[in-house]
Formats: sequence, structure tokens, C-alpha cells
Amino acid sequence: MTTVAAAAPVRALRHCPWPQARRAARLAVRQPLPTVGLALGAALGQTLAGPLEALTDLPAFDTSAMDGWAVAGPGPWRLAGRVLAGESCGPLADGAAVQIATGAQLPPGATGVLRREHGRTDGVVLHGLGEVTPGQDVRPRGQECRRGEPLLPAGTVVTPAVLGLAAACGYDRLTVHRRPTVELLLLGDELLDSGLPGAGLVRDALGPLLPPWLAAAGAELIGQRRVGDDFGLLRDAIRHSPADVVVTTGGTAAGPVDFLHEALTATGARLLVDGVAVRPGHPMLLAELPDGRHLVGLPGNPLAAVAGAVTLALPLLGRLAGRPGPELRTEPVAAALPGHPTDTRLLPVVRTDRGLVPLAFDGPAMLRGLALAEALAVVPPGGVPADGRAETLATP
Ligand SMILES: Nc1nc2c(c(=O)[nH]1)N[C@H]1C(S)=C(S)[C@@H](COP(=O)(O)OP(=O)(O)OC[C@H]3O[C@@H](n4cnc5c(N)ncnc54)[C@H](O)[C@@H]3O)O[C@H]1N2
Ligand code: MOO
Repeated sequence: MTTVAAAAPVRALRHCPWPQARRAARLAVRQPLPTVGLALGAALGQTLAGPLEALTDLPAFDTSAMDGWAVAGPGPWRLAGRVLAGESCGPLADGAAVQIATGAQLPPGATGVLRREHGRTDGVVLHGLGEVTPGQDVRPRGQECRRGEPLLPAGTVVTPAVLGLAAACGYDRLTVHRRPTVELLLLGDELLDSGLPGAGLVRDALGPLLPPWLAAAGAELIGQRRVGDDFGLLRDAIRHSPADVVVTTGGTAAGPVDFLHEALTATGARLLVDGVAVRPGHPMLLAELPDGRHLVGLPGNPLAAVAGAVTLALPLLGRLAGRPGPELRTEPVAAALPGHPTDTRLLPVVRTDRGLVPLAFDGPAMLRGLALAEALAVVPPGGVPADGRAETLATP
């Protein structure tokens, strides 16, 4: 595997400040995963390994921007045939015109295009309702880009628009980073996969919630399963996982069946981050497994797991996938954002005309606030007053 840590700290960061934890998650990875060449369609959602440079001028030839006539010099013009998109045509003599379609190659010698609605034909003579200025309704070769020009930087996520642009300027394949593979292990005997919670059993909320978030960060989910509250089962699941990154939920704290720390010790893992000064989610952890793969331990409380995902899992996966770190935005605050006395808080918020407003139902075990949220506000210790500003993280 290629995810060997280099710049990671030798000793685990314990209860470290939130910004440091995010940095540590990226630094845990020396370099992004190797590159692969993929057919355009297969590259959707992956990350460009190098800048996308134009393989050709765009347009690749002078083109008519309108349906009408390509004309040479001032009118009236003598009509000399037509040229459709996909065809090419011989040179146009001064005083001549050819009927032309939008997107068709402009004949050499043409000085402009007269739109269909601005011209009138009289036998083989074309009269313009106004003048055709030089270059009128022509998209000149290289108007959008020149061959070799960088269009997008390395690290760009391949969206449908990127696929279209790559095709337009001549690409058949794209070079992207291999996706980091993830196995999601959901810990807890109390979890139900269907039906109503009750009698001590709760529905697994993280099995449905986390995979799309991990995928949006560039990961390929290769497995998702429940692991019962059993030390040996957990140790073996971690030891034998084929994934670049194992993501666990639950078992991070000190309960009677919270075996994650012991299982990591038994597998010879090295803790890089062991607790973060953030609420919710402070028991989150990041470890390096003996073969250089990584494990992110998310707390079991659902909003705490989300906090762990944005703090540790997404930065780590982004780095493996070759993406730049997720940006924090700074935004005005419209209603005070309550803080923790010593730790960062991640609060579900909505955006209003006046700024960010916190949502109710933001407890660690709740998802009701998050389900309405437009972002997570990063609230420093002590909170942010109503006229202040706060950083926000996008919720995937
Ligand atoms: N003595 C202490 N107890 C706890 C501390 C502490 O510092 N000292 N921290 C609390 C905090 S904060 C959190 S968060 C939790 C973290 O607990 P674990 O990661 O060990 O998670 P579990 O105990 O397995 O579960 C906690 C809670 O979450 C529910 N859960 C678990 N998985 C899911 C899931 N997939 N979907 C929905 N709900 C889930 C589980 O049923 C529990 O209710 O520890 C505190 N305790
Ligand atoms: O992570 Mo715990 O709140 O902080 O539930």
C-alpha cells in the first residue's frame, strides 16, 4: 500500500486543538495515491492528477456563431453555395457569400457573418439590412483557449462540466488519482438495520449517512458491515480489511464494550490523533495501521460521528485522492453561536440574509438540526457574538 505516513507526529496528539487535528489528518499521508488513466466517463468524480491542458485551440478553427451567410467584404454579395457544420469550404472571393450554419467552419477570406434574419436574397444576390463589421458573429480560432494552455489545476474534481471541457479540447482519457478505498465498520450490538427502535435498540443512522459523504470526498466504498461488540471480531476486522482507510463508528470511548483502542493496540497500530478538543465528537481518533493504511475512529453518537468525519476522515481522504483541503469560509453571524468553554464547537447552521443562525437539536446524539443545516459553523472556545463572524465548513 502507498499510504505511508511521513510528516505525522511520532507521538499521538491527545485532545489536540481542532485545527491541528484537521492538519494532522492531511499530514498523515505523504503523497496522494498513484495515478491511473481512465476513459472520460469512468473518471467522473475522480481527481485530476495534473493540470488539464488544452490539446488544441478552441475553437479549433474559425467558426460561424450564427445561421446565415459568411461574407467577404462589403455587400451586396454574390451567392456561391453553402457550408454546413462538419464541412469545410474553399476560399471566398471578395464580394462573395456562402450560406453557413452555426458551428460551420468559416471559409478562408470570409470577413464576417450576416445573420439569416438580417439578410435578403434576390436570386443569386444577397443584400444585408445593415453592415457586417469585420469579425461579426465569428468565433475565431483560439477564442476560448490556445493549445497547451492550462485550463484546470491538478486536484480539480472531475464534474460533468470537466468531462465536457476535456472532450471539447480533445481528450479521450484523463489521468486521475486512484480513489482511496474505504471499509466502513459499524460497531454496536444495539444497532438495528430496519424497523422501529425500542427496547434498548436504536436504528443505525450512520450506515445510511456516511457512505455518500465519503464518496463525495473521493473515496470508493468497498465494504460496509456491522461488527458486534467483541474485541476479537473488531481486531480481526481491522487487521484483515483490504481498504486504504478503515472507518469505524462507535467504541471510541471508555464503555465496557468500547474495544477500539485495545483492538488498535493488538493490531500494532500507531495512534496519530487520540481525541480532539471539539464538541461534539471529542473521542474521535486517527491511527496508522502497521502496513501504512489508516483507520479513522468516529464516535458512535451520530452528530459526533459527523464531526469526526469532517475533522479527520474527509481531510485524510481528500489528501489521498489528491484534492486540496476543504476550504473554510468566513461568514457574518446573525444570532450568537454558543461555544464550549475550552473546545471548538461544530454547530449546524442555516444562512439568512443577515448571516448564520444556529439550529436547534444540535445534541451529539441528534441529527434533526443537521438535516436542516446548510453548513457547520466552527465556533471557537467561548462562542461568537451576534455581530461577529464565524468560519463554516460545507456539509456534503
Ligand atoms: N465516561 C465517559 N463516557 C463517555 C464519554 C467520556 O468522555 N467519558 N464521551 C461521550 C461522548 S462525547 C461520546 S461521543 C460517546 C462516544 O462513544 P463511542 O464512540 O464509544 O460510541 P458508543 O458507546 O458505541 O455509542 C455511543 C452512542 O451512539 C449510539 N450509536 C452508535 N453507533 C450508532 C449508529 N451507527 N447509529 C446511531 N447511533 C449509534 C449508541 O447507541 C450510543 O447511544 O461516548 C460518551 N461517553
Ligand atoms: O462526541 Mo460526544 O458529544 O462529544 O457525544
